[in-house]
Amino acid sequence: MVTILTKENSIANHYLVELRDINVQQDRMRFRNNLERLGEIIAYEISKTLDYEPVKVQTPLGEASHQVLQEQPVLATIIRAGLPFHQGMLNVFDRADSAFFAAYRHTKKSGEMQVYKKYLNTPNLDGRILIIADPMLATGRSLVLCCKDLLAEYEIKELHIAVVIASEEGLQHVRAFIPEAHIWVGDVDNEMTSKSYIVPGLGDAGDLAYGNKE
Ligand SMILES: O=c1cc[nH]c(=O)[nH]1
Repeated sequence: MVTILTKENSIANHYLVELRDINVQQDRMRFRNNLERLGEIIAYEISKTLDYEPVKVQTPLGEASHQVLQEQPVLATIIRAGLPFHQGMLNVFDRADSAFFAAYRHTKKSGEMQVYKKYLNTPNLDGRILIIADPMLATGRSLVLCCKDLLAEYEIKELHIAVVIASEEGLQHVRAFIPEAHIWVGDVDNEMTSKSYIVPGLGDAGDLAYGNKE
């Protein structure tokens, strides 16, 4: 299942426009903040689909009944660009455990793009709800690689993938290889460059958030 945020009018569109805007995105703090705000919005949307249980809470004047989350999800992200997006989700699911991956892309002289995994740090995911926050879904290959490994190793109860901008190709790749995931995406763009940057996209999210790499 895929949910596209910008299919409906909401304040999320403003944050997305600012992320894409070549002038506004030079303000690194605002760029990170907009990623964080979209993380909060998508986490809130996901929260509406989770299971709840009744509780009673004592106020100074009586007792109130509410429904609260049965369990906190695990929030995973791929560094670097995923960090502010992940922080937004953590602001919403404020008792969640976290998992971190590192992967990098290398384009060979032949033009072929290779994905390498470097690092994984995760709690036990057996029986857990997992939300993976990956702001830019380009080819989808690094995401599928990470998800496949986790799905092979753990009995994950429910998988959500949160994305700010996806390429149409990347979205189809993830849907084909991880059909069980519910994908939440800010917007979907049609094209990619030969180096797998999304067009129009927003540029390199990691560099915009944290500075150019070597
Ligand atoms: O367009 C893209 C694709 C992957 N990662 C980015 O930061 N931007």
